[in-house]
Order: sequence, then C-alpha cells, then structure tokens
Amino acid sequence: MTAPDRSPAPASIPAAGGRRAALAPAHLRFFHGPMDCGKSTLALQVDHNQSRQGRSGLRLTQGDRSAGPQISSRVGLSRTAVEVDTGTDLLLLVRSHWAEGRRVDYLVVDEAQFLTPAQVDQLAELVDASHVDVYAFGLTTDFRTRLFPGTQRLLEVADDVQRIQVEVLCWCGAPGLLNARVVDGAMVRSGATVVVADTAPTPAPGEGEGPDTGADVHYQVLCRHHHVLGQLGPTAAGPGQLALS
Ligand SMILES: Nc1ncnc2c1ncn2[C@@H]1O[C@H](COP(=O)(O)OP(=O)(O)O)[C@@H](O)[C@H]1O
Ligand SMILES: Cc1cn([C@H]2C[C@H](O)[C@@H](COP(=O)(O)O)O2)c(=O)[nH]c1=O
Repeated sequence: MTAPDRSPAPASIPAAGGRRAALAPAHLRFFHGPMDCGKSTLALQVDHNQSRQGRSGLRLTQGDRSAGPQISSRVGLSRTAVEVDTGTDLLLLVRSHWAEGRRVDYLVVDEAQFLTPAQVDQLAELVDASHVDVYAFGLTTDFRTRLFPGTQRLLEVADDVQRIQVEVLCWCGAPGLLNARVVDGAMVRSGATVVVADTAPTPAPGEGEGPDTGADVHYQVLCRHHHVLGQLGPTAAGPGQLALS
C-alpha cells in the first residue's frame, strides 16, 4: 500500500506572475550577524526586490522590538508582517494561504533565531516540496555567545549561508560580532535566552523594561575581547563596566 500523498496543491508552484522559471529550484538562504548589522534592512530590501518582479510573498517575524507585527529596520523602513511564535506550523500557515487562492512564491523570515529547529525543517520542506524560496534573517549568537537553536538548525540545513558584511563596531573600534545583554547598566551572562529589547542604552521612561524584573534591559555589540572581559566601555554610567553574573 502506498502512503497518502501529502504534497501540497499545484498552486504552490510559482505561478505565471513570477518571472522566475516555474521549475527553477528554490533555496533556503540564511543571513546572520549580530544585532544592528542590518538584517531587517536586508530583509525588507529582499522583499522589495522580489515583489517588484511580480512575485508574491509573506513576511514573517517574531518579537520585533517595535512590538508590532512588523519587520522594522533602524534605517527607518518598516513593513507589516505575520507574527509567528514557536507553536506556529509554518507549513499550515503557507497552505492556508494557498487554500484561499493566494500565491506564496517566497517567504522573508526575520528574527529567525527564534524559530524552533522543527520550524526550520518546515521551511526546508516548503523549499524542497513546494518550491517556495525562503530568505531567513537572524542573530548568530545569543548574549552568552551560543548559537540560538533556530540559528544552529539554519546553519545545518540552509542551501546558502551568509554572514552580513556590514560591520558593527565595538566601542574600541574593532568589529563587533557578539551581543552583550546589559541589565541596569551592567553586562550579564545568565538569564532567559529570549528577552526582546533594543540596542538603545537609554529608554524613555516606561519603555524598554524587562518583562519580569522591571529592570532596564538593552544590548550592546562588542568585540570578542571586550565580551570576554565584560567591558562595556565608557558610558554614561562610567568607564568600563564589569560583568556581574
Ligand atoms: N540614521 C542612519 N543612517 C544610516 N544608517 C543607519 C542609520 N540608523 C541605522 N542605520 C544602519 O542600520 C543598521 C541597523 O539596521 P537593522 O536592520 O535595524 O539591524 P538588525 O536588524 O541587524 O538589528 C545599522 O548598523 C546602521 O548601518
Ligand atoms: C542577543 C540576544 C538578543 N535577543 C533579542 C533582542 C532583540 O529583540 C532581538 C534581536 O533583534 P535585532 O533585529 O537583531 O536587533 O533578539 C534575545 O532575545 N536574546 C539574546 O541573547
């Protein structure tokens, strides 16, 4: 007995509106780097370039720091996006669009570090079984310098992996590759993996507060040397803060 065919409807194949050849292979592409290196900017540029060629796509995000369902870039651009969470079945999400007669030729996935490994595998299945191009953008490492699980899976299975080339500078002038979490002015090395916050050090009153503690939480990109030393450089709080925990 043969297994039931679970492949998606033919509508999943890029339709005539897309100028890309219908059967050209799709790809899972992953762009990564530290905070503030331009991931969301590039995500919006890719979306723009795809859509102006007549392709139809979905923008996905998870916990954008704007707190809205959108992809927002510090350059000033922002576009609405579908908010997903770790429980979202990305296959079902795309298939529900097909079921409504809407084409999905590509996905732009921001904050991809927050995906579960299973969701990354769903993206790979959309590429391989349904010819959906996937462009994922995410952090390389967390504040402890460890790969996020979603990032790890993307590095394992993506067709193409690119470290974003825009250099974010540490306060010392060296390229900054690592993200420090700063709580009430001091760098920390323990805590929840996911705490949505910005790189802006001085939030307006009532904004930028950690969800549980009420503390001021932000991130700062550092070079490896200063991440190891836990030195945040000269700040309003004083010279070189040392890690507390
Ligand atoms: N006023 C500005 N003028 C030019 N570039 C800016 C400005 N503000 C931010 N940027 C650029 O935007 C980048 C951050 O882009 P963004 O897409 O928000 O980063 P990410 O998503 O990686 O956190 C900065 O590294 C800088 O290059
Ligand atoms: C390092 C680190 C970051 N985050 C959060 C902080 C921000 O909300 C996003 C990254 O946003 P960006 O578009 O790259 O600026 O991730 C986190 O939850 N945990 C971390 O360790």
